[in-house]
Amino acid sequence: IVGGMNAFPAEWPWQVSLHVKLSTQSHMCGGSIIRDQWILTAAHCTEDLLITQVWRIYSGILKQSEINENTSVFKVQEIIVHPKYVASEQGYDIALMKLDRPMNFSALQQPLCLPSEEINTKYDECWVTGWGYTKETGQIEDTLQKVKIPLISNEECQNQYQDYRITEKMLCAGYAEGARDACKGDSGGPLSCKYQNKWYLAGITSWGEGCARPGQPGVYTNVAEFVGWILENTL
Ligand SMILES: O=C1CSc2cc(C(=O)N[C@@H](Cc3ccccc3)C(=O)NCCc3cc(Cl)ccc3-n3cnnn3)ccc2N1
Repeated sequence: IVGGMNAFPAEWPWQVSLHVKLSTQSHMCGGSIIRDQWILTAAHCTEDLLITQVWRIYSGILKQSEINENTSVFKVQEIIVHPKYVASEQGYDIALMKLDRPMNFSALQQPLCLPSEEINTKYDECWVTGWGYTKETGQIEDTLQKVKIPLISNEECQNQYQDYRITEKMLCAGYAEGARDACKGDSGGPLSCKYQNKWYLAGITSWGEGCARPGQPGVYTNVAEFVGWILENTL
């Protein structure tokens, strides 16, 4: 996250850290708790890593340094990637991970709401969170970062990304002057938006041209367009 600040404990209890354990283990992507046995993340996170055994999912943590052999960890039973996913910039950047066992919800770990179709225009505020870089050439942060970012219209976003096709299945968020954005290591995580005092998973951090550059907003998977797909696949 560029231009953000440290989150507080239990402030974003749906945010999880997806680790990959090969010869070493490291944070790969963010994810969001949507049900007691289901995590929503980005399809690009699982590219070339569809073997469930390499994944370790950490919930209820604020700092990466909290992770040790005693930290509760979830393994992955199943990965479901959207069948139309090819590359982030072409959309459908969404995937489900089924946990090896149901999660016990608490103040530190609990789901957020899936959006309904028309809610996208009514949000009061949106925040993007993650342990990603705080600048384009950075490193994974220890403490979860948060930054408030306004949604922008798809028309405005298309004007800023002339070499790409910004579809209705994407959502854009950013400041004209840049300076605040998601960055490497944040992908797969939530764009959480508040409406009438409830938090909704409006977007999944997907792609952008660099981090926090002026006129280059972040592009998120528009979750409202995939609620049907999510429900069909999490029965
Ligand atoms: O321990 C480490 C060392 S380095 C490291 C890099 C990444 C990474 O590049 N992630 C990519 C995505 C990715 C994930 C898995 C495999 C390959 C790529 C990302 O977050 N990408 C974020 C994409 C993005 C989204 C928005 Cl909304 C705005 C700006 C951007 N960025 C544009 N340029 N950088 N960020 C993830 C975990 C990492 N862990």
